[in-house]
Amino acid sequence: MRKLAEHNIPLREASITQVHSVLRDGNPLIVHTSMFANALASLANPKQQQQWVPLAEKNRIIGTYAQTEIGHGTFVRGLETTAIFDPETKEFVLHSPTITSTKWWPGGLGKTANAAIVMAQLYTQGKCYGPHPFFVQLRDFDTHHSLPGVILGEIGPRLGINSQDNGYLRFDHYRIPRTNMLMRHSQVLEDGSYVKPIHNKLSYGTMVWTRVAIVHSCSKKLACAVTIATRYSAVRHQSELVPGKPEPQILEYQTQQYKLLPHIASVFAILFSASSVLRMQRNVAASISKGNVELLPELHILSCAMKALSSQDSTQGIETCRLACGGHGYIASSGLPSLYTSTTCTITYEGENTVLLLQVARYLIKSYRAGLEGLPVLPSVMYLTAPSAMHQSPPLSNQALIEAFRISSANLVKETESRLCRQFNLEQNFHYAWNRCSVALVHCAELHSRYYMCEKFLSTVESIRASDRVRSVLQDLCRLYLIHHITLNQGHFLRSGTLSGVDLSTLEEEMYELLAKLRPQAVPLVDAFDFRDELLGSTLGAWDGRVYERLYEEAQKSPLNKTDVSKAYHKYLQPLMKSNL
Ligand SMILES: CCCCCCCCCCCCCCCCCC(=O)SCCNC(=O)CCNC(=O)[C@H](O)C(C)(C)COP(=O)(O)OP(=O)(O)OC[C@H]1O[C@@H](n2cnc3c(N)ncnc32)[C@H](O)[C@@H]1OP(=O)(O)O
Ligand SMILES: Cc1cc2nc3c(=O)[nH]c(=O)nc-3n(C[C@H](O)[C@H](O)[C@H](O)COP(=O)(O)OP(=O)(O)OC[C@H]3O[C@@H](n4cnc5c(N)ncnc54)[C@H](O)[C@@H]3O)c2cc1C
Repeated sequence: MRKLAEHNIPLREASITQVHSVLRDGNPLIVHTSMFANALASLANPKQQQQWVPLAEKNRIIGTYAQTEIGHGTFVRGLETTAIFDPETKEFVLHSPTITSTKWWPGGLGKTANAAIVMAQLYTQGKCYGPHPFFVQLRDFDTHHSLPGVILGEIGPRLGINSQDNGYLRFDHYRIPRTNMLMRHSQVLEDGSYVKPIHNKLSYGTMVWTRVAIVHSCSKKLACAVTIATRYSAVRHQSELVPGKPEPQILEYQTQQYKLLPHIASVFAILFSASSVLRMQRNVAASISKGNVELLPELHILSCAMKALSSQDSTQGIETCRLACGGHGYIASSGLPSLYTSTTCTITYEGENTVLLLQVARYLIKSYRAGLEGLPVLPSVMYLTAPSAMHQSPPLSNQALIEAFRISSANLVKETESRLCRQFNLEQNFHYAWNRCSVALVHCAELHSRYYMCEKFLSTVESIRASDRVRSVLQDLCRLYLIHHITLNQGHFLRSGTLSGVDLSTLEEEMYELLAKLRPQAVPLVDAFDFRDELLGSTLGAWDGRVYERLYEEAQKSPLNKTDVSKAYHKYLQPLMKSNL
């Protein structure tokens, strides 16, 4: 926090990655610097910002984002915490009517935060207007004691991020001023009348912003993991590649290259997609401030798609890197276990991935139907109803592979939409029919999202002008990424007729050649991510390659090594050994 102040970086523009690096196993201030700061910036009106932002910048107010309850995380419309407007006192009364309405999970809520943006069902003049955000003080700003009417605690140990205090929160008819409702988009006036927003999902804006931020952070986490595993694979020698010859670096094994190189490629694919979504987010934010919400649905869908894919890819990639380091990948000092536990949660938080993919699928089906009816659809899904013939690109060129993705995705959406219609005819209920098709719908969303990511990777690499040699390495990496994901999804390409069995086997052959071609670039590529050793925090991945010395030094720090004979020997082992059991 001192560094942020020294460099005059406003809270909401702070690179969370830097804050992340201070505490690898979770950071109690992360939701303060990310979601809380963003909620104030995007959901509070200018007067409210003047009131709270300077205090948050000075860390006088430390906030969190309290939305999820024990009973509901995904279904935001089902939240139970109420905020009922009392026109007599011009206050909102916050209340947690049931056990299931207890706020549960928010980062920093347990012990760190003294305030929160609370999402609660807004009631005024006897009517419920759905979940809305409120600024709520939870603790005394001087003593840090929780305030009367606020019940707070920590939820207990988790799979990872245990140096963060995830909390619970209940309200007992707790009163806050009317002006604590975040009023940038919707308002409750003094007489209790409700002024609605220009788009009814604007109050979900902080989630959209965070999903985009998560895409960036996933690329960083995966970059750390591939750096560790690749450097280790260059240091580690094991077995015989050729009988009688010296043990090679394990990076020489094709299977090891296959484990690592596609994930190095994935870092770039995620990063380039993140940049593209970030650009769109900035445009949408600028349009919203001028009253234009036309592109908000597209941003919502794209951020859902990229958050889902990047969290899944980075989590799988980190686990593959851990396994690629053999036994040493299991040791905490390798850095890989904490990278895994602090990344796998991104699959769940900020919208569980299946749920987000179903949002994408809903959009694909609606856009496909709109396209068929000749209604306007947004640019990213125009391809669904565009003529589905392959263009004149040379066979199996990058462009042809992107077209194969595009056509296969359009084909899958078409097929699933027909299935949805058939199911609807049987069930006579759209929602039941939807559920019956939801596995296929998730596949549609995944293929569409992969197409987007491949397309962004290719177009970004092709636009590199600074260095021909750098572009050439990245072109190979991009090619590997395209082929790798085609081989993982062969069925879709065969079904759409965009690639034949012979094509797939030719591509597979090329993938093996690319692994060998890219092998000498593996270490330079990860070195180019330029992580300092302190940031990587890994005995296996440090820049100097002194893996064994570092492992040995780290072992000396184990508390069990403070004495030759441990206390447990006297307390348990010796009695056991003497007991003749
Ligand atoms: C170098 C830089 C590096 C930077 C690194 C930075 C790293 C930062 C890392 C940050 C880490 C922060 C830690 C975060 C910790 C986790 C915090 C949480 O989980 S907090 C808790 C997170 N919790 C969650 O994420 C909960 C997940 N659940 C949800 O978000 C919602 O319940 C829902 C979206 C699933 C459904 O919503 P529902 O109201 O039931 O809506 P329906 O389904 O009925 O659809 C109706 C229509 O609405 C549309 N629409 C929907 N949303 C939006 C939108 N946002 N907009 C626009 N439109 C939207 C939808 O498309 C549809 O359109 P149409 O078809 O009718 O045209
Ligand atoms: C580490 C961590 C930090 C968090 N931090 C915060 C925070 O700071 N603030 C905050 O408010 N929240 C936070 N959360 C909560 C998080 O946002 C929720 O856990 C998340 O949104 C998922 O909701 P859920 O737990 O209710 O899962 P559920 O929705 O109950 O999901 C369980 C299963 O049901 C399935 N499912 C649910 N709905 C559907 C559907 N419509 N269709 C098909 N399948 C469905 C899911 O796919 C999943 O398989 C955090 C969670 C974690 C793990």
